[in-house]
Amino acid sequence: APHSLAERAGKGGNKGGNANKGNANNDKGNNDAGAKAGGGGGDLQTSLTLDPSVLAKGFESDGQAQQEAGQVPSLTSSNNFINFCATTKKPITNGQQIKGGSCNPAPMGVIAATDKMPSSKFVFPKNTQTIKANQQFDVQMAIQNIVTGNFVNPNTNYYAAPQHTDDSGTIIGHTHFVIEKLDAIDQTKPTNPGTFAFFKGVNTAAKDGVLSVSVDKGLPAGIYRLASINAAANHQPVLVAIAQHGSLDDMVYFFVTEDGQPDAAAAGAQGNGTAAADVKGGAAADGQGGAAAAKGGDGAGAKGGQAQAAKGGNAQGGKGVYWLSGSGYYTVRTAMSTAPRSFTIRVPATSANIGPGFDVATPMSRPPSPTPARGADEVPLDPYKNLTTRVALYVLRCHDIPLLPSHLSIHVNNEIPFGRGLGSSGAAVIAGVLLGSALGNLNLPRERMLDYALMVERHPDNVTAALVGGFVGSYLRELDAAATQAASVPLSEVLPEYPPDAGPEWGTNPPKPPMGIGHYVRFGWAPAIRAVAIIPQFELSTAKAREVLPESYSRKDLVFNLQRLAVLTTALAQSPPDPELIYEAMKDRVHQPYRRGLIPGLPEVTSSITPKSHPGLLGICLSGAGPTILALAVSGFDAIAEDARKIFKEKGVEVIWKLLDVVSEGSLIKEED
Ligand SMILES: Nc1ncnc2c1ncn2[C@@H]1O[C@H](COP(=O)(O)OP(=O)(O)OP(=O)(O)O)[C@@H](O)[C@H]1O
Ligand SMILES: N[C@@H](CCO)C(=O)O
Repeated sequence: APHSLAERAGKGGNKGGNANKGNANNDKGNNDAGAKAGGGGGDLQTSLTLDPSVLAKGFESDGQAQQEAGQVPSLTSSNNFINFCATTKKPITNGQQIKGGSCNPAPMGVIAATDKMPSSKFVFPKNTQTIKANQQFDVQMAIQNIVTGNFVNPNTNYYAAPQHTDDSGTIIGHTHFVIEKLDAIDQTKPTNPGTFAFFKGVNTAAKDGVLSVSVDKGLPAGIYRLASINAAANHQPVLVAIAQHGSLDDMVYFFVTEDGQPDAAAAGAQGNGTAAADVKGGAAADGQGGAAAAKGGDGAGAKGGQAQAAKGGNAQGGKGVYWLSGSGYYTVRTAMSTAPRSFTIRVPATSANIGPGFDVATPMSRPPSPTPARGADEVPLDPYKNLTTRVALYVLRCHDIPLLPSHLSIHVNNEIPFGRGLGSSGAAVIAGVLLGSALGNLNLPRERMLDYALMVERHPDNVTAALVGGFVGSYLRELDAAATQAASVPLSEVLPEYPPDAGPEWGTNPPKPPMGIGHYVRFGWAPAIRAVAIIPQFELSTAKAREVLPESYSRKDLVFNLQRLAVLTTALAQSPPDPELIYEAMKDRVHQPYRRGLIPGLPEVTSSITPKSHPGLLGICLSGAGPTILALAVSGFDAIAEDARKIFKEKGVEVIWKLLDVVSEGSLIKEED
């Protein structure tokens, strides 16, 4: 710092007179500036001569004693360039911001050591976050290795002193926040640094390592880039000891929309749009998935359940309240009392496999609620244990957000019966991913959401259909060795079990999903085809239903299924649907024969209800891992369902049934005002 220079007062006044040598481009020859510089002797702060102790001998070399291709010779000087500006014909930088440019005679000053290199990261808005237009918000940035809040008069002392540090070697300085509007998120045209939407020199010191500045009026809707300009006290960009280092600044891109919700078009471009293009042929070992989401009709059978409430556990002051009732979908409604946000997430039920497409799924939603108000007492309501909130927390923690927001209340309206083959766990997982994305303002594209879901629910069929809707085929992409390892971490590591005394730090830093784990394609679905879900009144967990499956299959059985699946995906899109084609194409030899022992009545129902005996029927199969039976039909729904009921009854199994339709939209999130 200047004062210490003065204190070290050496012997000024010797050796005035040498001007810069300059290089080929700049050498204006010697001048007499140095010669005119008188002594000042003694006081390093006032002496007009160079003290020998600060002479940088290295500046005499142009660096090309050994020529290096691509390098240009450096300017040189044997007097520290003290008169360099005299060679430039530019005005001297005098503390003002001289718009036409100037030449600065101040030395660069104290260069920060490598262990003191500044760095920063925006906390709000985060990269790709969406915020509401024309509404006040605080830009927040975590910063290290700058003694912040040191900001000299920018009109009188701009670049007017060297960079300096405190006793620990940390640069004394401040930062600036600048927000520029972009034409598009993938803009490639360089921006005009002379134009920006917001700029602020941050002259306050960081609190707990975070700097904060209010953008009082918010920003109009658009796409923006937010950058820091980390600077020394006199506004010059920070200087550090080495050339190769990470960025000393941060830069993020964010969206501003009228309602603060991710722009549908932008999300679509990153989500659905690329999905179809990404689908490649080839079946992975874990199969292809077909799934569809469906909308419930109002078939006879189950009554909607009435709401039931149960108190949830607490997560860092967050309140979890679960309501389970019956009338459609898996719906998660949140409200936060501290932040003015509430939103609803709706996820459809799904029916995997559709006969030969084992681990492939099929259509439906608005599933039945076989026992009204069922579920509140079956799932843990502690947010550390409940599947949806654990998945949300997983997503948040992968984005360095360790906790659910405080004062968060969640109401779940679950229409999907557990363990029936209607995708209840997949829906809970997708709801969790959407919840995490919304709570963290992460604006995750659909593809990325699928990655998170697939880290938790390893079969792509249910989660993909629940996320994107429609009749969907999906497969798990073959990953390279590192990604395979990352994707195969045990579920207990992704969503660790929380012991009763788990604190907020439990399960932080979870394994992040590799990019692009699942691929999918949407098939067509003839609008006349509806689904009768015949739902036995007992649960069969997917895990148990998979235990009975063999490790390997005969070629004959595999070919049997592959042939049918190839036909089925197209046959179900044709209008009018062909019962002969579809009934045969919905037969399966990969999972149903092995699961019959777990579902009394399964073989009898699937073999005795045929298009001949029940006009209107197209095909019949096990829904997911069972025990629900799915009958696709264009008419005759009551007869199909009631006859199936009789067969099940003979085996001692009670059923209810619901008439469902395929829904083309997948999961929805709606922010409420
Ligand atoms: N919100 C939730 N919180 C905790 N656990 C849940 C939640 N939703 C579902 N589950 C768990 O998932 C189980 C059901 O998952 P499972 O995979 O066995 O069947 P499914 O998803 O209903 O059917 P399928 O996968 O065959 O379509 C439930 O019994 C319950 O333990
Ligand atoms: N396809 C799975 C069910 C849901 O993923 C199975 O039949 O085991």
